[in-house]
Amino acid sequence: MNTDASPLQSAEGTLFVVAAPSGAGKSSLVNALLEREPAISLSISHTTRPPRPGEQYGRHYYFVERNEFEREIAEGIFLEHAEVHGNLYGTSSNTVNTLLEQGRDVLLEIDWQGARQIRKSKPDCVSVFILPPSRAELERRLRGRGSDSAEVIARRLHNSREEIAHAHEFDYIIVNDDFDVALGDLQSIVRAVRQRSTLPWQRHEALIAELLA
Ligand SMILES: Nc1ncnc2c1ncn2[C@@H]1O[C@H](COP(=O)(O)OP(=O)(O)OP(=O)(O)O)[C@@H](O)[C@H]1O
Ligand SMILES: Nc1nc2c(ncn2[C@@H]2O[C@H](COP(=O)(O)O)[C@@H](O)[C@H]2O)c(=O)[nH]1
Repeated sequence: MNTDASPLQSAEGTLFVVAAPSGAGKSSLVNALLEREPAISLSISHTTRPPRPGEQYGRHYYFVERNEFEREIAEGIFLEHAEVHGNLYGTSSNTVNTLLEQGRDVLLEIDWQGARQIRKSKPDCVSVFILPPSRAELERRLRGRGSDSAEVIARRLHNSREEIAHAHEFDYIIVNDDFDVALGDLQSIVRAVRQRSTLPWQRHEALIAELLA
C-alpha cells in the first residue's frame, strides 16, 4: 500500500484485494460488505471450475473450458491469473481498469498468487487477508457449506496451509471468528482507505475553498 498518496494526486478508484484459505468466509464477508458499501464493484473472475449448484454464469464467475481460458491467457486479457485447487482462475484487465479509471472502487476476491501479481502491477492496491479462528473451524465451515465433495474439501484443507503461509504479504489481516465483528473490521478498513482517497476531498471541495478564502 502506498501511504504517500496525496489526496490531490488522482481520481482513480481504489483496488481492494481480499484473499483467504477456502472456507474462511471470504465470499460471505465480501457479499455482506457490498450490501453495506454498494458503490464498490466486485470483479467477476473467469474460471475453469465447474459451477456449484445455484452459481450463475456472469454473476458468480465466467465459467469457461480450460482451452478457452488458455487462449485468453495467450491473448493477454488477464490482469492476473493462477491455478488454484486444480482449476484456473483469472481477473480480466479491461473491466477492472475501466472502473478504476472512472474513479470506482473495485474489489477482487482472489488467492495469494493473484494478490502477489496485483501488488506488482498495482502497488497502490489495498490487500486484506481473512484468517479462520482455527483449523477445526475451517474444516467445519468447508463441510458445513455442503458445496464440495469430500475429495475437494480434503484438497482445499491441505492447500490452506500454503495460502495461510502468505498472510504476512497482506496490508491487513482479519480473523473471521464472530462474523459481525469481522465484517465491521473489513468495513472499517475500506472506509479508512476511502477517507484518505480523492473522493472525500472532492466532496468537500467547495467548503475547503470557502474556508481558505
Ligand atoms: N464467522 C463465521 N462463522 C460461522 N460460519 C461462517 C462464518 N463466516 C462464514 N461462515 C460460513 O462458512 C462457510 C464458508 O464461507 P464462504 O463460502 O464465504 O468461504 P470462502 O472463504 O469464500 O470460500 P471459497 O474460497 O472456497 O469460496 C459458509 O457456509 C459460510 O456461511
Ligand atoms: N488468482 C485468482 N484466484 C481466484 C480468482 N477467483 C477466485 N479465486 C480464488 O480461488 C479460490 C477458490 O475459489 P472457489 O470459488 O472455487 O471456492 C479462492 O481462494 C478464490 O479467492 C481469480 O480471478 N484469480
